[in-house]
Amino acid sequence: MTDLNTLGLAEARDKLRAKEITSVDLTQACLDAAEASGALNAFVHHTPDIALAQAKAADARLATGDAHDMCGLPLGIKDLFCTKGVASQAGSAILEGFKPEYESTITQNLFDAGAVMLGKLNMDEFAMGSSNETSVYGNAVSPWRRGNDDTALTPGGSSGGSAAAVAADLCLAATGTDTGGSIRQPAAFTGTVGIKPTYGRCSRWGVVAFASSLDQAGPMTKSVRDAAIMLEAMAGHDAKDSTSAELAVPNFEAMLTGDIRGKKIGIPKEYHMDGMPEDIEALWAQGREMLKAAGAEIVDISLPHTKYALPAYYVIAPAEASSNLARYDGVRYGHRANLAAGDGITEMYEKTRAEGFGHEVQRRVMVGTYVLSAGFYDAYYNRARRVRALIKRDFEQVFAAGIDAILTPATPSAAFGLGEMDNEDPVKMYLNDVFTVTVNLAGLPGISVPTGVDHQGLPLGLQLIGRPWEEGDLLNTAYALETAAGFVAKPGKWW
Ligand SMILES: NC(=O)C[C@H](N)C(=O)O
Repeated sequence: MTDLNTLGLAEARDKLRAKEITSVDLTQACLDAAEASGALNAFVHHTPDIALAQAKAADARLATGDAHDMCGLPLGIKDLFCTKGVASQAGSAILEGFKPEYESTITQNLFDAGAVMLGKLNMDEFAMGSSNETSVYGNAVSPWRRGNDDTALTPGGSSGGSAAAVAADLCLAATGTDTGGSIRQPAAFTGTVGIKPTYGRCSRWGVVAFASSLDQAGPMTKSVRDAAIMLEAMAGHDAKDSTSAELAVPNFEAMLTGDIRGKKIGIPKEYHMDGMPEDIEALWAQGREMLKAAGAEIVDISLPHTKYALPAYYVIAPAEASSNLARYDGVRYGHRANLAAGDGITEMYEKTRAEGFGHEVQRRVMVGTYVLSAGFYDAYYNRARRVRALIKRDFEQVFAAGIDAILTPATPSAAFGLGEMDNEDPVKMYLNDVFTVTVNLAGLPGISVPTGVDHQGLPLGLQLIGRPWEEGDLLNTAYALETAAGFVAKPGKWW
């Protein structure tokens, strides 16, 4: 079979088990596709030797008939994950040359299951951005185009390389991370599926920290079934991350019955935004109809504190980032500035950090430091924390009232052109996260499902938000939506 790289995880797993294909052939097909995709700038480090060695080992394991679902499946890994002996730069110049001496728990879990690593994927610097344009490697490019217009579009961010690679079939699936929308927004922009699990479901150990109370990793895949399979392999308790939950990981795939009869789906009125494009409004209405036709009950709900979520996020996330990023001091990791005669340790810190961090990261460190400073702590940071508690309570109340899942748009627009956002006004970029940050602030699971295309043929996603720890139920509702939507569009190959 040719084009093995176009398979999804479930299909490839079944073919591997049936001995119709080998992991080495599957991996080689992905390596070839990745190699030929320079124009997308999705992979920033290729690891073919590791990939082929892992694929050979996987084939041997498959031959014994005792292999995990992920065994032999080639993946791309976001550059935010520490991978032992392999460059892990978090998209930043400050981590130039950094090769971790340890493996992140999530990549270790995937490798233990037999998965194959093709290489590292592009991302916004330290996961700060929504377009992949803050990356030190230059932006990743979406494989999608607006009709015949050849304007280069963003794959979204910060997991932009992951989204571009999955959408362009350079890998079967990829890891992503989501602090305020970084899995779900790029998934929506590229016609792929992205789930941010409940905070604590996946270990953060070895994932470069941005905002520790919000960061959570998850899979980015070609289907909901693939997301279920990969999430199960990534998740689980880890003694090395004190925020990781001591909960058993269910067999998520077994929960995909597609039966959502009697489920109550909430439609929050606060997510109707002024100036929302008609395409998005229409998609949301279609999503409601699809779930209703599948037997769910559609209920209007209110999440009254929604409008404060974005400002609260853009106080809390930079505050935590300013603390987390203090460790990049030129002593312990990566880049160190050349010093002039007479420079002391202060100059070393200042020069290293000025050279090593890009503009957006510097902006967030400054905002974070400001909102945590003695005179402003109460006015900004504490107020944002109180808002966060109210947002969490809004969700708790609707779930307590019997709502099973909440349906919203994933993004306020389709993918935009690279360079089209006004860099002078960061808030315009931040508005990309308006429908996704609430989920991180409340620690809930959220998934973006490709549901339709806009008037220019670009993919659009709807977001489903679930109860904490009920990813299985959420995935099943997403599966019902995916089945009803029947999204099959693919980008034409131009790269
Ligand atoms: N990391 C994320 O979830 C991305 C979000 N757009 C941010 O810039 O903070």
